[in-house]
Amino acid sequence: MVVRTIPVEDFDLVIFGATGDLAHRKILPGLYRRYLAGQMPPDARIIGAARSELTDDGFRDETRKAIEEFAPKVDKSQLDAFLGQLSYVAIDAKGTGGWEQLKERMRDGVVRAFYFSVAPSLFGDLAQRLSEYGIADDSSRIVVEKPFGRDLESARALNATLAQHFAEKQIYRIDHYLGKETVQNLMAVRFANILFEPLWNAQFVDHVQITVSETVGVGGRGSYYDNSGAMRDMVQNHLMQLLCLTAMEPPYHFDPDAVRDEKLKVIRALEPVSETEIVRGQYQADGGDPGYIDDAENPASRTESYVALKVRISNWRWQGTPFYLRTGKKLRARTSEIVITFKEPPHSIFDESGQKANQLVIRLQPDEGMDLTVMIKEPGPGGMRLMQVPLDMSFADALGTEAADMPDAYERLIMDVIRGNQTLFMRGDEVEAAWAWADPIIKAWEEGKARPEPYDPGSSGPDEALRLMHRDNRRWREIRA
Ligand SMILES: NC(=O)C1=CN([C@@H]2O[C@H](COP(=O)(O)OP(=O)(O)OC[C@H]3O[C@@H](n4cnc5c(N)ncnc54)[C@H](OP(=O)(O)O)[C@@H]3O)[C@@H](O)[C@H]2O)C=CC1
Ligand SMILES: O=C1O[C@H](COP(=O)(O)O)[C@@H](O)[C@H](O)[C@H]1O
Repeated sequence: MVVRTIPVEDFDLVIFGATGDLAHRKILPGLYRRYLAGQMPPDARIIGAARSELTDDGFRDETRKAIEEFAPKVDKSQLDAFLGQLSYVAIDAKGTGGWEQLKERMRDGVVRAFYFSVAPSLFGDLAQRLSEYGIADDSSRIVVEKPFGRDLESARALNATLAQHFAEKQIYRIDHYLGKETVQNLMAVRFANILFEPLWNAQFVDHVQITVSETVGVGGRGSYYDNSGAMRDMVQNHLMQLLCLTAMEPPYHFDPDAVRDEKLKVIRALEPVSETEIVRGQYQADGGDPGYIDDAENPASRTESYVALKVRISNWRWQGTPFYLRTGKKLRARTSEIVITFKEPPHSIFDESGQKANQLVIRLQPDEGMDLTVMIKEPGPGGMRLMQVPLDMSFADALGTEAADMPDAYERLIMDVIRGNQTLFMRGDEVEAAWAWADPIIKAWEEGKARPEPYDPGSSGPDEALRLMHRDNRRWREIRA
């Protein structure tokens, strides 16, 4: 199946931090892929900005190298044509030089978008200068990278700073998990099928597991990560968004505020998490492989590279159905999935039943797809014995497409910015509510003396996390390579 693309309207996109890691690995290769897909109008302009003194050609050369390294397929003539749409202005977010030059480059009558791919400490400076120099107008959009604050107080302050210059409808707070194909599919599965929604509640769901497991460590990003940890880096944002989309009520329409209103209600309904229902872990050195404290270059670090917790949602739909969340680095496999474990039938009519609960596994990555386990009769004349089989669907197989041809999260989200669609971006109140829930957990750790539980690289995390489930007579789904 050919992935359909709907061209967006003409735009000028300024990428602040255009020489940085994120721009090189995701933003610029993503835009190139949209160009190849025919989604970028021929006159659209991409203007790189950073402090480095580069000419337009110098920036194009850097971008060419980045695309050759990070885009899966490169066509030389198409790449040349794409690079022709790029230019560069040297600007210091905290300085005065370059802003007038940028203003002159911007066209009237096209969408103006500004991607803040710089350190969060510069977001306020950029917003202020864009408005002071009259570069952004009422219809311009700003794209704000994560982390959006490091606690409720800083998130509120950042929201307030941005609000001095931009209206909420102009602010696109990125959570790239929302741009992942299967994360959006979660909404399609829930709200476009009659099968699941009647069962999607505490009466029929025993518990939900949300796992985001990574094989990478924090090497190279140690200084950022050590001031963050898994709770701030992953749970407060990505896992929280997955939780919201799994647990929310059907929005009245697939419309930005309708969806975000429902997500916000979920976050507000989260109960405080008891200290006994959270496990923090830190990976250890293994043979020649560095441990977390080596990667973070902080031998005294008590920052968690793993977290598992039991979350309760205090509302009618989910009363009594826990959500177990876990995420960590240097684990056995890279896998992200949501597992809905249903309750067993109330009565078994089979003597040798072997009954197991149905599970719906929504695989976010890799091999995006869905797997529903169902009970059938074991084949043969041996009586009515049951066995569990998977109804397994890989989206790539079902759609007859290659996973590599699907738009990456960043490219989809940037196109949504140009289209002016905020559905897959976080609203300011949502981010603040998520921090209000996470803050007490983080504060208790930071005030306490406990060290995170050690775990071996390549394992599925600390043993304590297994016990978190065993105590409830449940078990995590195995993290499979
Ligand atoms: N890299 C990643 O995988 C991810 C990054 N992010 C977020 O994206 C943002 C960018 O991260 P990343 O690309 O890794 O960072 P880098 O440090 O690699 O790049 C920073 C960019 O900002 C520019 N810059 C620095 N200071 C200024 C300044 N005063 N004025 C203008 N430009 C400046 C740098 O260029 P120069 O020195 O020439 O000015 C460079 O282009 C951060 O908010 C980060 O948290 C979020 C998720 C993942
Ligand atoms: O935002 C982040 O996400 C990545 C994981 O993203 P994925 O798309 O590769 O699953 C994580 O490694 C990083 O620490 C975090 O900042």
